[in-house]
Amino acid sequence: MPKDLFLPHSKPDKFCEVCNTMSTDLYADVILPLPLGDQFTYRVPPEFQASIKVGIRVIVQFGARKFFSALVYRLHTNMPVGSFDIKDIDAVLDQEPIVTQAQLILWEWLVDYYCCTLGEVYKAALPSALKLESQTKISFNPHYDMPVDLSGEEEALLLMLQGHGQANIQDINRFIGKRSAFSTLKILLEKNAILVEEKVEENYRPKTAPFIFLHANVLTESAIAQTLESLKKARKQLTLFEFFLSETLYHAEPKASMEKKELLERSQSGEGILRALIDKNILRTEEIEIGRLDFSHDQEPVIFDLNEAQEVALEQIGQQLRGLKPVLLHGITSSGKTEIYIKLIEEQLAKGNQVLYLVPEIGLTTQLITRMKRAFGDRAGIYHSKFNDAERVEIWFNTLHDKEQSFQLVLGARSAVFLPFRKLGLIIVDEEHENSYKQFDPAPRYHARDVAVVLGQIHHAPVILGTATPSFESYFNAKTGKYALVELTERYKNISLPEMVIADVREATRRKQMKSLLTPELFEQINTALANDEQVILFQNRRGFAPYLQCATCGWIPKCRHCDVSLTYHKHRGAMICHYCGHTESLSGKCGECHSEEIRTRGFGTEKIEEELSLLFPEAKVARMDLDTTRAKKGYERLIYQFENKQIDILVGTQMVTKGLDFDNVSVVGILNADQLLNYPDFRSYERSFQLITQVSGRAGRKNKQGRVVVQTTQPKHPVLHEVVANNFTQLFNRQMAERKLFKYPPYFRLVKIVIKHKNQERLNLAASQLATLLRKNFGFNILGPEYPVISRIQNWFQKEIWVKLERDSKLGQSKKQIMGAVSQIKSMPNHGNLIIHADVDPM
Ligand SMILES: Nc1ncnc2c1ncn2[C@@H]1O[C@H](COP(=O)(O)OP(=O)(O)OP(=O)(O)O)[C@@H](O)[C@H]1O
Ligand SMILES: [Zn+2]
Repeated sequence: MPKDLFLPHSKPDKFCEVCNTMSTDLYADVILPLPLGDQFTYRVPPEFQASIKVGIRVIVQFGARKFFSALVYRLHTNMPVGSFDIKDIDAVLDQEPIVTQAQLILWEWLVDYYCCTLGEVYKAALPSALKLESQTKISFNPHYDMPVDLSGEEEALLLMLQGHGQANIQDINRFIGKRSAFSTLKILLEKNAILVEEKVEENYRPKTAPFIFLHANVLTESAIAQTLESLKKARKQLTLFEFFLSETLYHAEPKASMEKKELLERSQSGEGILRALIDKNILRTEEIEIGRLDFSHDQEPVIFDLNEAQEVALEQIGQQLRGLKPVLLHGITSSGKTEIYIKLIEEQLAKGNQVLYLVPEIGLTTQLITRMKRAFGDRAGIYHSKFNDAERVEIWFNTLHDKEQSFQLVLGARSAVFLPFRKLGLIIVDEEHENSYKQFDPAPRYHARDVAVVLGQIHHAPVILGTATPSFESYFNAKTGKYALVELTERYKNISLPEMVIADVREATRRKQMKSLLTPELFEQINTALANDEQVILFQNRRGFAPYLQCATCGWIPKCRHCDVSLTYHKHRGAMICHYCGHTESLSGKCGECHSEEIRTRGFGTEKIEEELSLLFPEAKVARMDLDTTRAKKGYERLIYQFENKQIDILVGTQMVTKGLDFDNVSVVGILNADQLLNYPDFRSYERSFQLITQVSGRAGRKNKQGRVVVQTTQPKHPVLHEVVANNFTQLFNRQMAERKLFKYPPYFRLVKIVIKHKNQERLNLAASQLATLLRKNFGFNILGPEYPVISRIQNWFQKEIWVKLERDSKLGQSKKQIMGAVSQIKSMPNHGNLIIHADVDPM
């Protein structure tokens, strides 16, 4: 916690009671958007001393020629030691802080907990448009109409950008001269005349839209009457004018204007007719600012009444939240958790508070967004990295300032925890068990659920973690009293959970009953569903056609040139693709070793299932949902739409089909290969298998009648499968907890994974064992490794891992210091120049 964040002596030239001196110099410790160190000190030149504040951005030079927008973290008068060449701040970018004190407190927590630097957090937290760097690419916004009142410099810069397409800050400095370049850029950014880094999205909507108003000549009743009279001969103009009046002045809720587009569409008039009315000074047009994320305003908000079980849960949540402990809402699939969240949000918005609603992957929450828009209209904003950066900046400031028109509810993926909330009243973490809450790369390697809990503490805002399949960490916290637990054990409308069958693939193969990839059980269920006009979801966690190819003569398997994995065969694209680096090879049809032509596919992915199903059920419409079919813009939305509207009978997909989907007509769900989940080498694989199978099963039978699920496996007696069938989460939990305790795994112990990478395998081996030896001095038997992970080489980098198990009650901060100390000791050894080492706290 930064104690002297807002210093007593922020004004120099005064006697300072703290250090008993007359201070003349003011210094700023700033955070640079770099993974280096934590803070860097610059001198604040006199002209900026009055305006500088903690939380604003300044431009500083770093290194010989690089400029960055740094964030002021602390102001003081202590001349740094050995600072004869300390540099001046070059420019001040903001008048008011753009980062709040609460945010800085959160950032510091991240630095401590996740072993990262403030620079890394700064980089992750701010939208890129707020972080001008020397390398940042700046371009002209093609949607910007250049007005006449630009300053000479602004205009010159825009013309230059228009001509060059793109420039970086150095080019611009050279063009204008250092000091003024940044202020000019800032003005142009505010005017939305330039774009930073990201390319404009195709569906970029301009911030303004033309609106139609009555002309000043026609503002009285008599003028309107005269105008109507005068238009008698111009029928179409008259119709348009009458329509306009009925929608604005004479509307039940009178308005002054109407959006041009809406007016033309709804009155079914052409541009020419409107133009005529404008030329006659009857109507006029004006550009009006509209929100970029404008939601359908014309719909009535829809908020359902809760049923009895939901009411009880809501009541319990309310009671528990008063204790300010995070609440784990464990409600089975389709129990209506979302409707409970809506009630809680409604209550906060009525109080004028902000609500943060975290979802694992915003791209996969089309249905949820629609529901939130229906309930909260334009009070809901969406924050995610695929958005055009200008929109992200807009939400940033919208969250920071108390504006009249603001998004009180922010729906966002993990990076939304970094928004500058003013009045946070509630945080919801939906599907809290999801792995995608964890950021893998780059640092900070944070878990958004855990950050959300800390964010809640900082703001004294209650936190709800909701799921049908709790993570063992959260359930453990609930069982040990760190979290409160609320349970919801019946489905909305009281439909039973789907009936589950385990189908033995080995037995069916032996009896020659397999229909391609389907056991007779699954085949029958699909047949029945199709006959009843019901829909089917099939889950296989592998995309592509076949996970690998193999030569039937010599056993050769094509592998990636840069990674230690086999190439996945994508039949559709006629290529073999590495899923780790994207390396693509065309299919030669011959063995790379013995040149035999007997190349066989092994295993199966979604592409193959799709193909086989079309042969087995020629009448059915089959579609596939995986990374390959949803990469295109709106690809995911289109599939959801088609499935919702019954244009698809069978949907085959990867994990994407397991996540929170809510369809009325799905009666059958099939899991094609449960073995692949159960056999994955990870201490969490049973926990994950339970989550995935339960979640995807939960898509069946949500609205009308009980659904059916078929789980295909070669291990029909596997205890986890029986726990899934019985929906016996606690049994699995208890069994696994005993093991985790015995083998010192989370949640009993904390894990820190240290990843060491080098392009040279021998160097890697040496460095890794040196590091392990060093760590063993402090942690003894609680060090595992170094070992190669499942994939030992990615993009030509060999990698090894060392795992540190830390006791829960041990001094976490101290242990981490020891770990990071050992890491830097190894890094600084001779010959270890090209070594990459990073630490991942609570790896997933
Ligand atoms: N009180 C209610 N009134 C009307 N419809 C409701 C109500 N509660 C739930 N529903 C509907 O039932 C369906 C399931 O609810 P919801 O999606 O909230 O469940 P969930 O618990 O979030 O499920 P999952 O964990 O599987 O995503 C939805 O279509 C929802 O609109
Ligand atoms: Zn590769």
